[in-house]
Amino acid sequence: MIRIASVSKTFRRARVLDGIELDIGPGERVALIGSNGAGKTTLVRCLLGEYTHEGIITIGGRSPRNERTAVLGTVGFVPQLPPPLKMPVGRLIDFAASLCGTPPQRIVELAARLGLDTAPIMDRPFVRLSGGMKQKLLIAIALGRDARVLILDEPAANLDPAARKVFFELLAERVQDATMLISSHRLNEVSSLVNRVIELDLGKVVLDDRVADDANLTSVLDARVVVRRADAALARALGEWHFADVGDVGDPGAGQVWQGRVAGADRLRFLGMISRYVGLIQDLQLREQESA
Ligand SMILES: Nc1ncnc2c1ncn2[C@@H]1O[C@H](COP(=O)(O)OP(=O)(O)OP(=O)(O)O)[C@@H](O)[C@H]1O
Repeated sequence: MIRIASVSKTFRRARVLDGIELDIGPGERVALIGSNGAGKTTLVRCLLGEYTHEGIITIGGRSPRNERTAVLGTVGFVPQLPPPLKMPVGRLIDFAASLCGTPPQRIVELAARLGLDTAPIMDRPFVRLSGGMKQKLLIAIALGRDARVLILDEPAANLDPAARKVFFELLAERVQDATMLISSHRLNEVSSLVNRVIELDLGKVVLDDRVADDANLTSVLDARVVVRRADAALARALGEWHFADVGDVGDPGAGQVWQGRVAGADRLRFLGMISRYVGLIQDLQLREQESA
């Protein structure tokens, strides 16, 4: 569905994406994670045909750069920063609806579910809405159509807790029919929704982990973590997961072993926590417990 082959992007002399290789198939729901400046938004913008780049990107077999209108017709998109559109809300809804061949009422209803009543703001320029109102409207536009691909860049960043909850319910309703790429700093929040986690660091893919949808969610995993050297913050974090320090690997100084259990449903959240200490981890094993 989404193919990214040898993609690099350089701004002036800074290499922001560095040889990215990814194939995202139909039905995959990807959390794109990484620290500030890792390259997530740049990758998303390349996917939407906004930037030139080295390498090849296709969505549904077509290049977003060369066939932008055709590709964007199949993609629902929420940007990290809302565009500074002066268009009144009512016209924006009508315009977006006509572009995607969807009834404007569908967008209005989705906005209402997210807690945005559009009736009193139909004449207000989009740019004058609050950050949260803009994001709700952009989400309603992205989800108010039958897009087979959803690309969402920090979509819940400006939402209040109630809207955040509804937003994830709306996405859950689409899991059967859409391939999703969700860039997020909060792996916890998206972990129940996604079945693959891709982490970028300095423009490279440093983690690409697939999780089976149903079976793994009810399983329990035996986990063994070998830590290079003692670290108070990591020890605290592992303690919060009820891991126990079971001693040295063997030779003194060769590493310290921690053991614990992780519920299948929490696997991504656990990996998200561990990835913050990647420099300290010598070995990591997660093994599904044999069923009785
Ligand atoms: N238009 C641009 N011109 C020059 N440098 C840019 C441009 N856009 C992004 N960068 C640089 O590219 C790097 C990656 O930025 P990007 O916005 O893709 O990161 P990100 O992973 O989305 O970060 P965040 O989590 O903070 O949103 C950063 O160092 C940033 O300064």
